[in-house]
Amino acid sequence: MTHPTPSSAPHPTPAGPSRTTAAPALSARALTKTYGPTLALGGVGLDLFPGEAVAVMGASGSGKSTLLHCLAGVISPDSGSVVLDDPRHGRQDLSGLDAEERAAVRLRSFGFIFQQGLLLPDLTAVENVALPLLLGGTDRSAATARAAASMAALGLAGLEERRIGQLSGGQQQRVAIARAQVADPVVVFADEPTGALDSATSTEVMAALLASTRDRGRTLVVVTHDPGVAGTCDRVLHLSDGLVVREESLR
Ligand SMILES: Nc1ncnc2c1ncn2[C@@H]1O[C@H](COP(=O)(O)OP(=O)(O)OP(=O)(O)O)[C@@H](O)[C@H]1O
Repeated sequence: MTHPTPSSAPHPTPAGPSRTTAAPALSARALTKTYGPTLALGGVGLDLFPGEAVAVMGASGSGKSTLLHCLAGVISPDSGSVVLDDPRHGRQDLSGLDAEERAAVRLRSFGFIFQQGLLLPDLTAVENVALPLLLGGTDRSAATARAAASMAALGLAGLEERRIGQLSGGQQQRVAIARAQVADPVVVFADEPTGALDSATSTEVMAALLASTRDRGRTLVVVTHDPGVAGTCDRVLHLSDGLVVREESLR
């Protein structure tokens, strides 16, 4: 007896949005956060999937940074949950962790990029990139080798020994990207990563950021005011007064 072979069986794609084939990398439910009388988050729920880039947009004060910080375990929400599914460490609700435990999760599972790269000026580029590995216990020569490979993947080969002040703004942001993904994080959070760059450099840096995260099956969350940056992502979440009021699917 023969068994028919289904001709349209689903095949998970190695990169690109995996909303239909994979479990979320990060799930938030009913997140609230107040600062005194100010409601910064009013009950946000969302799922972030492996291999997708999600932009978060909204007016100043709408809660974008607060959301990013709750998702990344920088702060604890007042209520609600943030569940991380890290293939190497399993599922974990970050909202129940204390500050030290959240710091450990951030180091092993997340990468961060800010508007100004927050690179250490007294270290060389390769030393900056190697930092998350050194803090995680990798020995110096292995960390330096991985950091150099990360830099090369971002077009920074030959600049390893430069101090941060000897690099252009775009090169500095690519060093920040290399540092954010050198430890292979599950989710990379970027807060206005191109905010300090001209538009041509911004396009270049955003392409490098997508290539080193989404295109490698990781999740990227980008807070941005720039519609051009948001337009390169797979989804855009629009925040207003601490709520996701609209979601756009771009791909
Ligand atoms: N540490 C804090 N103490 C008091 N209020 C805060 C604090 N952090 C944020 N807020 C308030 O919470 C609200 C949301 O702030 P948040 O920084 O998340 O907004 P945002 O959308 O990121 O703004 P922006 O685009 O200006 O960075 C704002 O009203 C802000 O003033």
